[in-house]
Amino acid sequence: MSSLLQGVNLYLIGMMGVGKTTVGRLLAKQLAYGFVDTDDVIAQAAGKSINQIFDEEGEAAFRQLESDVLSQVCAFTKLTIATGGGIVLRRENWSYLHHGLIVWLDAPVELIYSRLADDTTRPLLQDSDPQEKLRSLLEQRQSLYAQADIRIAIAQEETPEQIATRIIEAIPSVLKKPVSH
Ligand SMILES: Nc1ncnc2c1ncn2[C@@H]1O[C@H](COP(=O)(O)OP(=O)(O)O)[C@@H](O)[C@H]1O
Ligand SMILES: O=C(O)C1=C[C@@H](OP(=O)(O)O)[C@@H](O)[C@H](O)C1
Ligand SMILES: [Mg+2]
Repeated sequence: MSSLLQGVNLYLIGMMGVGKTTVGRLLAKQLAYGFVDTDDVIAQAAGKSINQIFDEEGEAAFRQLESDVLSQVCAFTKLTIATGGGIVLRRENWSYLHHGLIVWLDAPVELIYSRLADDTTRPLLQDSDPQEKLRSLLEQRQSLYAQADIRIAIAQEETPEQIATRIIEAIPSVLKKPVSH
C-alpha cells in the first residue's frame, strides 16, 4: 500500500469525536507514515490548550493558526494528518488538503455524542445542549466534508483498527489512473 501511495499524504476530516486523532495515529503506523495532529501542533506552538486559545484569542485566531499549520505540513510527504473538525470551513484550506488524499470519517451524531458527552476539551461543545450543537455543526459542514476523496461511514462498535483497515482498503479505488482514450 505504501508503494501505491508513493508518499502522498492522507488527511482525515470529519466531526469532532469521530476518531480522526485515534484512527490517524494507527493508520500512520500501518503505512509506516509520520503522524501529525493539527490541534497538537497548534497547542504546542501556542504553549496553551485549544480551550485556552478559544477563550483568550477567539475562534477566528484559532482558525488562522489552523490554516498556518496546514499550509506548513502539506509541504511534507509520507504523513497521515488528523485535522480538527472545522478545518473544512476555510476555502483556502482546501487547496492544502487537495495536495493529498482526503478521507472523511462520517458517524451519526448519536455515536459522536456518546463519546464526547463528558469531554471538556472541545470548546465548541461547552454548550447548554451539546447534542443539538453537534447536530447544527454537522448540518453546516456536511456538504464540505462530502468533498473528500473517500467517505468512511462509521458504525457503532467498530474499533479504530477496523476503521484504519477499511481506509487502507479504500485507497486503491481512488488512486486508479483514469483510462486514456
Ligand atoms: N472507533 C472507536 N471506538 C470507540 N471509541 C473511539 C473510537 N475512535 C475514537 N474513540 C474515542 O472517542 C473520543 C474522540 O476520539 P478522537 O480520536 O479524539 O476524535 P477526533 O480527533 O475526531 O475528535 C476519544 O475518547 C477516543 O478514545
Ligand atoms: O470541530 C471543530 O470546530 C473543532 C474540532 C476540534 O478537533 P477534533 O475534531 O479533533 O475534536 C478542535 O480543532 C477544536 O475544538 C474545533
Ligand atoms: Mg482530534
